[in-house]
Amino acid sequence: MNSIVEAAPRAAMEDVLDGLTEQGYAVVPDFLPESLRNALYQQAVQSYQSDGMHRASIGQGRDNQINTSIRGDSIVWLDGSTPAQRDFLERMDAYRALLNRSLYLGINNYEAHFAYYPPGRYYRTHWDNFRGRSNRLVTTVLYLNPHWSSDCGGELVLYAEDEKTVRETIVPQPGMLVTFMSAQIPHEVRPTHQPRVSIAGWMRRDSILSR
Ligand SMILES: O=C(O)CCC(=O)C(=O)O
Ligand SMILES: [Fe+2]
Repeated sequence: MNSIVEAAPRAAMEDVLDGLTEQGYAVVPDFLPESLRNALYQQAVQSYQSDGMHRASIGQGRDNQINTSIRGDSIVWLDGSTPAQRDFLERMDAYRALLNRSLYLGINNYEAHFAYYPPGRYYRTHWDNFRGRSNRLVTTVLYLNPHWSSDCGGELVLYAEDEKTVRETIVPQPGMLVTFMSAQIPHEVRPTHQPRVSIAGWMRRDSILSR
């Protein structure tokens, strides 16, 4: 398998583990080979254009709502129905196993959706796991656009826990993977000027009873 988990220098993986333990996040520039990134990109765009995605919502349970002024992407969950999705999910499973072995996280589930932000859309500052109240432990974001530059907008901004101090501003790059601890890093997606395509995912530790 050609991914950082198997093929890249051990040093790259150690940087990821150090980043996650010491600052709560890590960035890998070329996580996916070009051909796989492109296949996933085509599927996401095709899905959006054929109305296969739905507007993402915020909140849980009875508070669940669509609110474009907070979150403007459309999504569809990966279901492993294509070879490219299965390849991606296998790589994430190897990555999950590595995080479990090295950081003892006990992750036993991974869920991921394609996300499509049309021009002008954004996702305001939020937590993926506010005060550790959900079973999401680790967030992954994989960027699928073939080209991106700083004037395209759509940066991912990682904040300190005060939700104000900027820790890192990340310009999405083709095939780049951002990983962060879901309960440690508030973050936002700045308004995008180009259609912005990605896969956002969460590694979870579900109790045996709820699985
Ligand atoms: O697309 C990104 O860079 C982050 C997306 C995100 O924060 C989310 O879907 O919860
Ligand atoms: Fe998020």
